[in-house]
Amino acid sequence: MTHAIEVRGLTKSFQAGRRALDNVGLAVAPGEMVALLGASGSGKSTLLRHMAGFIAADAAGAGEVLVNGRTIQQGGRLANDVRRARGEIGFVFQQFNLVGRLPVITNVLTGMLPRIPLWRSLIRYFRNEEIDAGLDALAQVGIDDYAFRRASTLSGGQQQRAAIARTLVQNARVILADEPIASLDPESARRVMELLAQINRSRKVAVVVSLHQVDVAMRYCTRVVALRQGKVVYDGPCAALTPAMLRDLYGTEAAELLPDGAGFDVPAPAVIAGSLAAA
Ligand SMILES: Nc1ncnc2c1ncn2[C@@H]1O[C@H](COP(=O)(O)OP(=O)(O)OP(=O)(O)O)[C@@H](O)[C@H]1O
Repeated sequence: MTHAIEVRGLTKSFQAGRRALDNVGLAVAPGEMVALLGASGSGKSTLLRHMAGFIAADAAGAGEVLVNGRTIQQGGRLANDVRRARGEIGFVFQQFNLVGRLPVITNVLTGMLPRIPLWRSLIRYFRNEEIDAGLDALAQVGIDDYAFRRASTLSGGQQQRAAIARTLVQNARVILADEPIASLDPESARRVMELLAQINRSRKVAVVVSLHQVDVAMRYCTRVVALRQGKVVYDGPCAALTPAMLRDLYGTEAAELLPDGAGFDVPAPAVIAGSLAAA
């Protein structure tokens, strides 16, 4: 089986003697939804940015990243065709990464840029059927009424849904989401997580989502990869994680991951049914 994502022996030191990632390895199957859990500074963003081919690992570590069987980086160098490979990877940022002065629809259609001729991408010229596909993606995330408004006028939750619509237009086979709910109120956070879960189930898109809170991971994901100081300290089913195990793995940092610093109830799984817009 070709994995959606394969990471082998990835090590990254931004400063000599301090490893942000330390020999990290993991494999994500197509259609899996994995939570990347860890306290602040544990290496979650750094790992996602390596998976997306935004940055290269240490050459000495000889690590590699493959997405859908295609090499993204190897031995500290990004692949020559990394731009093309990135076209298959949707990246959802904590701060949405939309161009605020442009209409929402234009932001969404940028997901198509890797697929359209260069001259059209330079002047952002989209054909009618492409605009229709963008409107359809916005309808799927429930914000098509806002298509022609400036992105900056939308709420944070709406902007994050527009960013997710951009990954739909992109036809991404893999979505990497870097703390996508960290800047949102609880209701917007719930909608964004349910959208990601629905896209994962209905389109069989592999999703890796970094989170601070274990209860959110348990609600939406089946598997957790937990990082501490750049190392994978747990990789297994969410259901097997207990507060005691987290305290064991993280020591005092566990308080950052547990809802009230004491324990957590296993929440009911999210209802994954109906259209995406119903999320
Ligand atoms: N560009 C950079 N230059 C120097 N150090 C960096 C850089 N990016 C990350 N680091 C360091 O790497 C380590 C891991 O950071 P990273 O942002 O990946 O953690 P994180 O788990 O995503 O944290 P948070 O939950 O706070 O976002 C930290 O010690 C951080 O200071």
